[in-house]
Amino acid sequence: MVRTQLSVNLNKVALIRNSREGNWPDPVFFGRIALEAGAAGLTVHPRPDERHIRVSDLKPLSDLVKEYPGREFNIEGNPFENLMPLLREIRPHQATFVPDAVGQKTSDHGFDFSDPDVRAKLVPVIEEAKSYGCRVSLFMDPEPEYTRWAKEVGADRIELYTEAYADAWNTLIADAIVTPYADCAKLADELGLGVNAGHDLSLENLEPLLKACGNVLEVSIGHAFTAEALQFGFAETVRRYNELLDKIAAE
Ligand SMILES: CC(=O)[C@@H](O)[C@H](O)COP(=O)(O)O
Ligand SMILES: NCC(=O)COP(=O)(O)O
Repeated sequence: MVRTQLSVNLNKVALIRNSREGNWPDPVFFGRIALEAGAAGLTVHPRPDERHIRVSDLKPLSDLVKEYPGREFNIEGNPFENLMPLLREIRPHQATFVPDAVGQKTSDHGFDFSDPDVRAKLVPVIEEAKSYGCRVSLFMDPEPEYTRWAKEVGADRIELYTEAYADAWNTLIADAIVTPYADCAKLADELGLGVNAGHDLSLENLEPLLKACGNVLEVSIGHAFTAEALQFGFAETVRRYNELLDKIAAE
């Protein structure tokens, strides 16, 4: 069982910040709390409309992560919208490609790898991101065939899109839906692809998914993390995730 790493997504800290003038709560301040508490990295999704994370947040966050050797900065976005110039400027450890439309409420699907045009378009931007020193992860619905295509287009990792799993968890059928995620994770291992996971994961629903997959290298968690941090505090929430991740890895 791999010891999965926690990357704290700061989008929702920035969303609260943007509801007023000024820079409080400052994503850098809370990013530092997360890193000091033991988070393996920070994730942000600088959407084109800057509804939460702004382009101006990226360099300060990148500089913050560099103060913590071994921790990683992960920038998510649509490579066919605003992401590539940001990767060229910031050169994060990881770039996670997400096919979100500009005004989309949240990420709600992975790439349509069954479309040869999508696959052809991904190849050069993956190569470009790698030329900036970024590891490339592709946001993906839990379709095992898509894992093969992610490998084919040159990705380093897949990020399993876990909203359907989280929804199933809420209706206690998570055991039934975890199978495609485990199948994708197993195939990824066979193909030499790393496995990340994210979207709607939480302290409550994380364990069965990670145990079923066995090889998830990183979970990026923001929405639930922020709500949990309202209850437990930012540092304590990081501690609880790391305690859970240690427990899962030890079993
Ligand atoms: C790709 C994904 O599922 C999330 O990382 C994304 O960042 C969520 O975006 P919002 O925080 O804007 O809902
Ligand atoms: N890649 C998923 C992520 O960064 C955060 O997703 P969520 O926990 O805000 O749903």
